[in-house]
Amino acid sequence: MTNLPMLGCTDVAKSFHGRTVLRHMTLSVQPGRVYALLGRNGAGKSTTLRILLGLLEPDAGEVYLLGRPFERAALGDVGATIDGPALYGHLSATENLRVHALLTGTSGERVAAVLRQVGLDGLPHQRVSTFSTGMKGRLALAIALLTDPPVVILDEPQNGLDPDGIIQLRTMIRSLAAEGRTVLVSSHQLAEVTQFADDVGILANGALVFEATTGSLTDNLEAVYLDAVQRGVA
Ligand SMILES: Nc1ncnc2c1ncn2[C@@H]1O[C@H](COP(=O)(O)OP(=O)(O)OP(=O)(O)O)[C@@H](O)[C@H]1O
Repeated sequence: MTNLPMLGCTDVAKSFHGRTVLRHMTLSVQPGRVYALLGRNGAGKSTTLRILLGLLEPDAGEVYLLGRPFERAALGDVGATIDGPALYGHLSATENLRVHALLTGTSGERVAAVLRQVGLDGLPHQRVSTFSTGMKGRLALAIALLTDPPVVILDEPQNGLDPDGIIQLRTMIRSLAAEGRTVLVSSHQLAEVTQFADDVGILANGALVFEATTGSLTDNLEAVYLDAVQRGVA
């Protein structure tokens, strides 16, 4: 039972109402690295993330977290943005984070730090119901980082962010890895992921059809992606 991935799965299968989404999904995210999971709409990226987070039960296969077979108790060490967290629209970002800090037993001192980290520190009173999509995305990220988790899972975090936000997110993801965290990001932003990811994987036809370190990519990721999804579908 050595060398199990910090975060990952082996031979995971998942069908919904008789329709197979994942066939033989195997993924391994190594400690301190940023892994970008790519794939077409409906390829099964979010399904994979939900299975890794124990939100969905796989039909077959193994799931690993913190270098061990998946256990729900280990989820306290994972911060994730998926499906959007429950946000209290009538409260400010700070108040929302204070509620989450209370619920997770996290020190209130983290609230100001994560607000700064996601660039929401200048809005002490604005109600979250008036936030734009990108601002809500930033708050979701702040909630994910609140407990200072060693493993971070982000589902399409660039969605709704303005160019400044995308650049800040890139820097933030790199700093999470520099601090030794393990990060899995699903994304459609091919050019962007080459800026922040150490590893890229492409999901098509229910399995990973391509995987490489970003540094080893000699071809343009766009060409690699188009070729991989076409091969996956064939
Ligand atoms: N709970 C569910 N019940 C039925 N079908 C589902 C369920 N969850 C996902 N699916 C289906 O599984 C497939 C994969 O969905 P998933 O959300 O994992 O794709 P994705 O790669 O994240 O797509 P996108 O890039 O559009 O977010 C889709 O066809 C979706 O309709």
